[in-house]
Parts: sequence; C-alpha cells; structure tokens
Amino acid sequence: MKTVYSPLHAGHAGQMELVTSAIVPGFEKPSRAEFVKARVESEKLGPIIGPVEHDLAAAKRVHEAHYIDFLPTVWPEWVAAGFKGTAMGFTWPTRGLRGDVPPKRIDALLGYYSFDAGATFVEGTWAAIKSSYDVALTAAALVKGGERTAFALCRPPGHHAGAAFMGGYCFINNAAVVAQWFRDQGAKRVSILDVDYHHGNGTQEIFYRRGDVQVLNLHGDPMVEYPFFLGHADERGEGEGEGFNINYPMPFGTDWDGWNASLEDACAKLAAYAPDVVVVSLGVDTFEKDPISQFKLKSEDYPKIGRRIARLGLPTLFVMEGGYAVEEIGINAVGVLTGFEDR
Ligand SMILES: NCCCNCCCCCS
Ligand SMILES: [Zn+2]
Repeated sequence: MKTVYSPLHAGHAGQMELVTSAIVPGFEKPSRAEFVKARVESEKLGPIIGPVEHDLAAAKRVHEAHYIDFLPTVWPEWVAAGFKGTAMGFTWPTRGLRGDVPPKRIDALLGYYSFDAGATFVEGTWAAIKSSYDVALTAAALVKGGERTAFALCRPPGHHAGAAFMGGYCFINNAAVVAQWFRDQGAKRVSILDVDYHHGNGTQEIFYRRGDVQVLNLHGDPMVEYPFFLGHADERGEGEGEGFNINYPMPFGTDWDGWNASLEDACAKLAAYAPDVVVVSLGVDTFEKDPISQFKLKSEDYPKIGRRIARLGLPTLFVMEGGYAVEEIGINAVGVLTGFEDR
C-alpha cells in the first residue's frame, strides 16, 4: 500500500487551543504525523510518496468558495492587525445572531468561520492545510488509477470542517473533498466510514441532503462528548439524503465488543448501499490511552478494523483524522492498514 505524506504539515506547530476553562498547547501536533510515518516505515507498509499540488477547485466542490478563500488570508491579516500569538476566534455567531454579514476584523472573522476555538492558525498553518488537501487528492488518484487502497497521511485532519466552518483542528474536509472527487471522476456512489472517536460533524453537514454519498459515523455520544451539537442517532439525512446518514453514538467506556457491534452494522449498511469506493476517515482516538477520549479500544483491535473493512471487497482510501496518544497512534493507525492487507 502506498502512503502519501507531506513534510509541510510540520509548519502547523506551537498553536494554542481553548478547552474547558484553559488555553493549552494544541493536542494536534506535528509528532502525530511523524509517529505514523515512522510506523509506516518500520512496518514496511509500502512506498511513501509526496503529494501532487492541486488548485482549490476540488475544495470548492464541497466547501463554500468564500470560506476556502478566507483561509490563506488569516495569518497575513492577523499580523497586519498587529495581533500576537495564535490566531483564534473568541466570539461566535450563535442562534439569534446574524451569520450573513462577515465582520471586518480578522479575530471576528475567525469566529464567524468556526464553531469552536480548536482550529487555530500560526504562520505555517495554511501551507499545512493545503498540503494535507493535496495529500488526500494524490492518494485518491492512486485508488482511481487502479490501486485497491492507499493511505493519505493527512495533517491537519478534516472531518470536523463543514461547508463554511472550521473547528476541532480541521479546516478543509479532506475526506469530503476526495469523496466528491471520486463522484466527479465517475463514481456513482461513495461511502464515507468515519471511525474517529469524535462525530464527523463537518462531513455529515456537507452531505446531509445527498443520497450519492453515504456517511456512516461511529463516535462518542454527543450528549456528553465533543462536538456535542451533532451526531445523534435520529440524524438520518434530509430530502434525497434521507437514510444515507447513519450515526452510531456510543457511551463512555465502550470497548471492542460494543464498538465492533456498531462496525458490523455499519459494514452491513455500507455493503447494501454498494458504493464504488469507500473513504475511511481514520481516527484512532478510540484508543484506551487517548488523552482526550473515553473509549477503550486496545492496540490489538485496530488490525481487526482493517480486516473487516477489507472484507467489503471495495476500493478503499484511508484518510488520517484524529488520535492524540502520540506514541501509540502510529501502532494503531498502521495496525488498521496492515489488518486491511491481512498481514
Ligand atoms: N477537552 C477536549 C477538547 C476537544 N476539542 C476538540 C477535539 C477535536 C478532535 C478531533 S478528531
Ligand atoms: Zn477525534
């Protein structure tokens, strides 16, 4: 299996984030991608190649153009405004406020275009975002070109980014971009299977009214877990999308047996949908030692996930999402991939 990776991710470093009552160093840090890359090498998974550069047209097939065009302006505008430190919003247009008039100030625009204080910028952030998007599209082209599978070692991740919002360390929704790209390349149906611990609220929002992209999400119950405001089981899609969005919220403490029951049901519904290609949003923050998560999967469980997905017998693109127990995320993420290859 080929892995696509870009060293440009490392410029997105040293950012701060706001979590319950404190501003802390970002959990989504460069060492995450480096541990995964090192494990790809030590496990001899296959060649690691760099991304082909793309324009932003494929991003604008799932994101609103004004949102995408905003992203590269953030750091220059932040600096021009004389602000210091990490660029982050602090005021958000919640219910009852206007979302149709983007303010003139960069710190206000950061709030206008985000749902939390977890998608923050430093000088190298835009280059990292763009490289992650290029990585995903380059890996997608490998699968389109006939390879059974490929691994897009994306950093930053993407599944919390919606059509016109960022958050949860996500800016461009890489999985949504490649799902749409496969459709534009002739695929009739695409399934996105999001196995990250957190609900892929951005992916759901993008495809919610569409029946040509099935979105299946296994995640912590939003009643008690981030992102809180989307991800309930009764969210089944709307209009043409009715029945093509499937959520599996699960309680704190869920272990392999409980989690696997959701995986089995998701795989059955995916097989029944019979997509031309599967995009896996591969987050491994379901791990028992993850610092911000509450599931109890063990390292030995990750190859089982890969083997189950392989049994679908479909072209499969793996897109890296979350996972924050840095030392182990290489073992766990690559465990899914070696399991997929039945090694
Ligand atoms: N107290 C934990 C705060 C979590 N904030 C964002 C989490 C994003 C996960 C992306 S996979
Ligand atoms: Zn996550």
